[in-house]
Amino acid sequence: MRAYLYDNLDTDCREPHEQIPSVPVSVEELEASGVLYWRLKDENFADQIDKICEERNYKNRDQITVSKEGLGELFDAKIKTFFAEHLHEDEEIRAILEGTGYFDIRDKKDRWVRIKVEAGDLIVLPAGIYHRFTLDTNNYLKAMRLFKEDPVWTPLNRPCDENPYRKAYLEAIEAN
Ligand SMILES: CSCCC(=O)/C(O)=C/O
Ligand SMILES: [Fe+2]
Repeated sequence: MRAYLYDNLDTDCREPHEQIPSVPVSVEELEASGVLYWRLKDENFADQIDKICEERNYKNRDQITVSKEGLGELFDAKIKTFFAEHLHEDEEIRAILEGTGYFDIRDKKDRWVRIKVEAGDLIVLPAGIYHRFTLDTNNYLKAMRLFKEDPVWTPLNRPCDENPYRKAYLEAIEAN
């Protein structure tokens, strides 16, 4: 995983969009925005996932392959939905199994922070954080999606600042 400030250029979102010079963002800075990160080791990947699931009460899981082949005729629509700035009323928890991609999150100053993920990365975006997702130019990512109860995937597009989960998120990170 690498994270850095996004350059905000209006070009292909699958390009890195890293500012020159780069402005790296640390795991601690991500945590200040409520984003959690684990690096899972190949040799005991399953055990580590199970441990995190037990500790954080994630009871269910499934898998998604974000690629033309994996999503078929839904591909274009899904890619567009994923990259529209949105929030969820539940955590977004993804363990990357194969491939690469980018999660962009809004930090405390409302700047885009780009998080490059690859196989072995587990990321948790808190409920209420504005974010988006895109593949990179490899056009392939397979992820395990973890959730506490039934999955709530509904993306609520910005602006939804009056949403109670948005307000609770802002209060929580303010207290950080
Ligand atoms: C890497 S899983 C696909 C992206 C997704 O599920 C989502 O909600 C993006 O914000
Ligand atoms: Fe999302």
